Amino acid sequence: MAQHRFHKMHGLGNDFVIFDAREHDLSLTAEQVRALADRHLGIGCDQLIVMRAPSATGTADMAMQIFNHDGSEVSACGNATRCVVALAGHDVLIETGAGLLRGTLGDGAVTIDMGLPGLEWDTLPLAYPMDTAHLPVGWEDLTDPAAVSMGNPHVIFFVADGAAVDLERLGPLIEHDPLFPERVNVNVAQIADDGIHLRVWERGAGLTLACGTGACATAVAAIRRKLVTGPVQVHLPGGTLTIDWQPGGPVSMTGPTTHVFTGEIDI
Ligand SMILES: N[C@@H](CCC[C@H](N)C(=O)O)C(=O)O
Repeated sequence: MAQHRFHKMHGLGNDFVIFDAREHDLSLTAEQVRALADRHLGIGCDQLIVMRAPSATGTADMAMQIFNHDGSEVSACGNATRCVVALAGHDVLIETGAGLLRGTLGDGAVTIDMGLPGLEWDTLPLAYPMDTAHLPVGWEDLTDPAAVSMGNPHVIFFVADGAAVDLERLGPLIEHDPLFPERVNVNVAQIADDGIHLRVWERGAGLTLACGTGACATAVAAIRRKLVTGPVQVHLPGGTLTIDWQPGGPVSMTGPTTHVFTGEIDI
């Protein structure tokens, strides 16, 4: 066992435990991640992040490994990527499972070039081919979803009243539907005069106060359906992100980060 320093941070209430393992080794089992992420018995977080040295052959400044609350390792986390850029304290090119992401430090906010969205059924992936702009499926009142990959899979439902959706019950049902062989993040969006109001049931984490990739995927789906134009404000329970996307181009996400505290823990 050794003592490791960590940062507790959040992006709009989507909270993270972040270890900086760029200069020493830290490998974590799924069981260790679950124990650290536990809100009663551990530090508590939606996602656990390990900052790592970049691959020797690449051009990135650092690499980032992402684990969900349930211990599963995933490729993308928009809010945590902003937090890692804020921690670095300067613009960085980050190697992630979703590709190279460029982070730019602004005045009180961080912008991430989130890359191209995946709009083909096999990039999500879905279990079989279908039109990702309008999936011909539904779960009770949630029908006609869109699907978008931001390096991680998202399904998006446009509804008249987002607050009325029982996401705590329907989220896990949809997350584990066989249509999504790698499970899925479930987004419920309401279009309003001031942008998009969004609630997210995250794969491997449950209801969160915000989801950066969910905001990006939802903005892409809404722009594809011509419900809004970019840039668009996406309002989540924890705050607001600005998302920009022009069809054919990369998605840009801008929002705040908060450093809560640093600590040390024996692992
Ligand atoms: N909170 C994140 C997304 C984290 C990963 C997600 N739960 C997944 O399993 O794909 C964000 O801000 O994007």
